[in-house]
Amino acid sequence: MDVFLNQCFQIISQKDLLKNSQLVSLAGEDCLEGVVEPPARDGWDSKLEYFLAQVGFSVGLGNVWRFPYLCHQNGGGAFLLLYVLLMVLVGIPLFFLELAAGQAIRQGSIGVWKHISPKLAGIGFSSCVVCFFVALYYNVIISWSLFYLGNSFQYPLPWQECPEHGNTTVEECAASDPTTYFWFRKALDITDSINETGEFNPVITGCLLAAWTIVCLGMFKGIKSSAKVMYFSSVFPYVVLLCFLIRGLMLDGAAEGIKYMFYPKLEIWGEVQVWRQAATQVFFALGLGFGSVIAYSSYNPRNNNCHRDALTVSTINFLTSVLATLVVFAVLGFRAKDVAMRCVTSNLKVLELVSENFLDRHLLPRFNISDASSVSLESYSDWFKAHGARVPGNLTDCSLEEEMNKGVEGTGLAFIAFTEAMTLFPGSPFWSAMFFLMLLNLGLSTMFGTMEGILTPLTDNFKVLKLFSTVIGFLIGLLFTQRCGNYFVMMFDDYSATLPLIIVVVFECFCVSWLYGADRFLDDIEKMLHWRPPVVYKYLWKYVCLLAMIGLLGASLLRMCFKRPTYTAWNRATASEETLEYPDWALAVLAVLIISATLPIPLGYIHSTLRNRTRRNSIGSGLGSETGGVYTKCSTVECDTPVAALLDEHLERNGIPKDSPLTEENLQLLPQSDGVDDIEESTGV
Ligand SMILES: O=C(O)[C@@H]1CCCCN1
Ligand code: NA
Repeated sequence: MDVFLNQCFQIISQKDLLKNSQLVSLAGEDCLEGVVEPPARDGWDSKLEYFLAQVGFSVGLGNVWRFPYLCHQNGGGAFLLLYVLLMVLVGIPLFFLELAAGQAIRQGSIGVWKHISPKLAGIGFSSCVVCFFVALYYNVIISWSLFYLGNSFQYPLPWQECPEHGNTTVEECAASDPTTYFWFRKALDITDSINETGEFNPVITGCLLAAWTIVCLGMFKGIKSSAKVMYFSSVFPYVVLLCFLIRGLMLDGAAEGIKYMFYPKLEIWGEVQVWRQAATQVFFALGLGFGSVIAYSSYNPRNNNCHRDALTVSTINFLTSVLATLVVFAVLGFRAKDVAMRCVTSNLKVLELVSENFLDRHLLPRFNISDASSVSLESYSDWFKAHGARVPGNLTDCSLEEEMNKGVEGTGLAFIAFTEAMTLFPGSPFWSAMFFLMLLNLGLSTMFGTMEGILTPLTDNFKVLKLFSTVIGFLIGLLFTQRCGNYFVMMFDDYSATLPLIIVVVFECFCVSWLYGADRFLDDIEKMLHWRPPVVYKYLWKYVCLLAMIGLLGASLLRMCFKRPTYTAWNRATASEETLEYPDWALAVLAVLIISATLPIPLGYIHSTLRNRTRRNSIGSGLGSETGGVYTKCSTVECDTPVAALLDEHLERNGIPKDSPLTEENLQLLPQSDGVDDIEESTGV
């Protein structure tokens, strides 16, 4: 360290003779950034505010509609265990890493990585791109929630019965069911495939405009205003979830639903795809790699206990997922039981007819088939298993599980299955309004986080207008409000936030634990918190997380190469869903998505290397040594007095107040040096 300080000192004093700004940037950002205290910025008004914001960001729509579905598809209780394991081994350590990095360096994602080494700035840009992609489609889901919320204030609810056309029921609705019909035809007016764009859907476009307006207003004054909104929007979802849980547990079928869900299928532990999905969900749920966690924690006081935050936020996140899963399965169990009981009733009617001239009396059930309401689902299925197939009349088994398996994925879960279940509640408009208001709040608090993940690093580095970014977000968002928009939402959800996210996190973890050094990072945290986090984090970062993520990356890449990506489309003619392959152009879009989110990493590296090389050539051998390595740099805490004092003096002499942030603009104020300008011009830097 001393050697390095000396180097910095030397360079600066040497160049001080040369006077001015370029000297400062030429002496290597490496020295400079360690020396000058990070710019002063406003912080959270209270710890509670920060905490709610962090929880609000991480707990999102994913907890309600992704987690329950994954859990249900991948082995129920066994998936929960796997999830907890991955969260403890990979999720929490990386979450802690991001929290600590943001808090120590006090900048957004770009600044944080640039601070560690200018060559790594690309990681921050990648985070921003991922955040941007997620913000784009997330807000579309919010606009759907707004649409449903707006339609909830009527009785009966518009998705309760099929609309009549003249005297006949609309065919598409009769062939499916009212909620499915409402979703695909009334809300989305969806096209048959991603190839037919269809025209704009005006209502949804209006809702999207409303959603972006709300987001823009909510974050108008940065974290100050969104934090106030957060008091409501982070807490309200819990109130609703608890109400739904209590209501749900009282429903007939809830117990079956929950039992079905938690029944552990341990064999799934051997499937790579299940591990992949669990790990991806851990990343997505905690918001790792988005840069938002870093952005939020960068507004913290330096002595904030970010280790405890990491533990509490991720635990709350997990418990919320479990809570949401309980609610979803209680309600779906109720819906499935309702369907199954109706099936039993109609089957018993058939059986009654058949039994009149049916000889084989002993095949008939013991229970009273003429009174369906007295027959339980279990006794019916027991009887069906034993004799059902030998009785004429094509009876069905009325399986509850089969019903549970239908339509519980993604948008289908929230907007079809759950919506349908709620129509069966007494006072259905109230419950559905509550539900969509909850989705809205879950989504909004997360949106604030993602926007902060984009804006904090950019405003630290460049000045961009908030309004501008919302307008861009809305304009690109129009892609999703065409009639085929739902297919794009699915595409973004499946691909933009998975692979790039993993790549970003792999680099983050590698850079901190190997390039910067896990020990050194722990030293920094110790200086900041005044106690040293357990050394186990070092091994988790260096080996466990990194290997786990490289494995995950491999699994995801292999899957992408060997399985042609598909999506679920709605076929109007058959009034049913079908799985289609993406056309070639859509695959190209998909590739562009993934590449544009990951490309900043190598580009940033190349850019910085080229710049260093130019500099080295122009300054001569003296500077080469410390800009040449991946980096050698003072950490914020370590680099203090001598060089800092010198710089301050230098700044003051040039009329810049000591504590003013060292932005590009400020540097421009300094007198220009001729020689350097020429070099920079001639090399195009
Ligand atoms: O699970 C979710 O819905 C969010 C998405 C954005 C990052 C944090 N988690
Ligand atoms: Na949220």
